[in-house]
Parts: sequence; C-alpha cells; structure tokens
Amino acid sequence: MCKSPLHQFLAELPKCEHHLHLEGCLTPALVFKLAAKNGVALPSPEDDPAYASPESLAAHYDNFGSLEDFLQCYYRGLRVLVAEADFELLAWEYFVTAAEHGVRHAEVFFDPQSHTERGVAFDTVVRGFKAACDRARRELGITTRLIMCFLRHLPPASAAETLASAVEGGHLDGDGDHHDDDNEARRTITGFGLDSSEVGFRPELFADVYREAERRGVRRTAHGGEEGDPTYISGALDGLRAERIDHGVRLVEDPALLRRVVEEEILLTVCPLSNVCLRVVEHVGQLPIREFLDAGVRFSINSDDPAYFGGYVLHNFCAVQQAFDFTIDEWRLIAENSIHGSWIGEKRRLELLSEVAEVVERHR
Ligand SMILES: Nc1ncnc2[nH]cnc12
Ligand SMILES: [Zn+2]
Repeated sequence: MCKSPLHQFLAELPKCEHHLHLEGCLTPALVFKLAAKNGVALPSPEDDPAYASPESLAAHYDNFGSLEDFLQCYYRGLRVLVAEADFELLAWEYFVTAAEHGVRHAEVFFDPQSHTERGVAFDTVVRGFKAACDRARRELGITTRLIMCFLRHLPPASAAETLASAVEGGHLDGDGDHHDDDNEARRTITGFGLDSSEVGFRPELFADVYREAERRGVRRTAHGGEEGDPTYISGALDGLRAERIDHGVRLVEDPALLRRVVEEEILLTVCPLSNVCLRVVEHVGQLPIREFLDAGVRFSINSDDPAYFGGYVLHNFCAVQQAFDFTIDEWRLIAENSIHGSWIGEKRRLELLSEVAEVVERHR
C-alpha cells in the first residue's frame, strides 16, 4: 500500500476511527447489488453515463469538485438502502475492511434524515446498523459507538424531530457514566454529530438539539473547519459545547483558537484523503498535520467516506506517512491521543493503550 519502512508497523498499529460515515461506505458494487435486490431504478446510462456499470461509477467517484458536488452524489446513491438488512450489510462490509486495516474501535456516523426523508423508518436504520455493531464486537473484536448526525442543510425543526425519534425508540437511554464501559455500551446512540453542507449553515442553528443532548448525557461532535473558516469551529465549541471537531483543518488559521483547542484537549478527527478528494487542499502535505503534532493538538486520522475517497483508514495513515515521515514515537503519540479522545470507558481505554504499547515494542 505504501513504500515506507514503517508500513508493517502502521498496518499493525491498533487504530480508533472517529470520522466515518456509514453511508459513505456505499461502494459502487453495493449500489448495483442493492438496486437489483430492492427493485430501485438507477439513473439510465443515457441520462447519466456514470451509472453504466460499477466500474464507471467508481471512476466518477474520483472526480469531485467540492463538498457540495460530492454530497449530491452521496445523497443520490442512498436510494438503494431500504430494508434493515441493507443497513446491516453496509455497516458490516465496513467493519470487515476496518478490521483488516487494524481498526480496534470505531465510532461511526449515520445520517437518519437522509433515510426518513425518503420514507424509511428511523428504527429500520438504527436496528440495521446496531445489528452490524453487535456482530463486529462478537466476530471481529471491534468495539463500536453509533453517532447520529443532523444534516445542517435541513431546518433545525427537522433535527428536533429526529431527536424525538431517537428518544421515543429508547435509543438514548443510559445513565451517563462515561467511565463505565457497560453503561456506555448500553446506549444505542452514544453521540450526536452535525454534517452536510458547511458554509452558510452555522453550528449555532442547532444549539437546542445539542443542549438536549448534553442534558441526556449524549456525547457531542460537529463537522467544522472543513470548508468553513475557524468561526465554524469556535461556533461548535461555544454554541454546541462540542467535545470533538470533525475535520477542523482550518483551525491553523486562528492561533488563539488553536491554543484553546490544545488546552481543552479537543480532538480533531482529520480525514486526509477526503480533504484532497474534495479539494480542501491539493495534496496531503499541505495539511497542517505537522503543525498540529508540534503544537500539541490532539487528532485522529480517519477515512470519512472511504467508498468515495479512494481509501480506508490504513490508506490515510500511509498517505500521512508519505507526506510527513513521522517516527514510531510520533505515531505512538497519535495512536494514544486517538484512544484518549475515544468515547470509551476506562477498561477499554487501558486495553487499547496496552495493545499500542505491544506493537510499538515489537517494531522498535
Ligand atoms: N466530508 C463530509 N463533510 C460534511 N458532510 C459529510 N457527509 C458525509 N461526508 C461528509
Ligand atoms: Zn465527514
């Protein structure tokens, strides 16, 4: 996958993934398979030549002009997801690949409104994803958390309805002790996120649903500083009391805010290949990853929408290594920070830290 002498070390390094949209794991092969199973008509190749075959669809995925351009393609593909089993299969395929890439803990996003808007029941989506999470724990030894995202291009009232569905289904029930793994695992939905089009859809619009999340002991993250300027990051920290920031690469433009992120130990969930595919930067070397490491900003490295952006998590680790040539000790720090930023209890945290220590010792 990469020519670095550290490749085997990177492959074995236990990873936590925090920024992964399950709907972003919809491969062209799965689009065609589920369309046939569910009798969903795909655009005809005359209308859209990309839909001629899984191969031509994959080629189309390689050429997005911006976040908005990508999101149109992402939402169009979702129509093939209909039954609980479809959501389970989508997530299961991701977990199998993630395990091959050394993922040991995965906190995964899903976008319920993109399904309920099409008439798919909220509980169908959650039950399917939950079944895959349970199977990942049993068969792959991966621990998981589900993070429900609100689509920021839809009105806050729609977010409030989605929150109500989660409450009614009992998916937020739990006693809020974040240090206890059993309590954490009992809540079907661990956290809330905020995604979709960023610029023009300020985080503060969603303050009410986030306040309710906090009241219920639900964890909070939000996309920010992907295309939006650093005020989208400070808006998420102040207006939503977000505990993590997804992407956050434009943080580097505001040194005072960067110092605050270091002091408050906010984790950034950085997605290098996504940032290149969506033209946030021209190449991975332009990302402020070295600056973040040197300044003490905590970050994890993630794949975002791997079916669309040409790689799963190890591909992202390799791209970072090719650009920045980190040492084993620097990678150890990155791995440990990603464990500290995970929404897990103390027992699992210690397990993951010792797995990292063991791999580091073996490769030193
Ligand atoms: N990279 C991204 N940014 C915002 N919303 C998304 N939804 C799926 N991927 C996304
Ligand atoms: Zn994302």
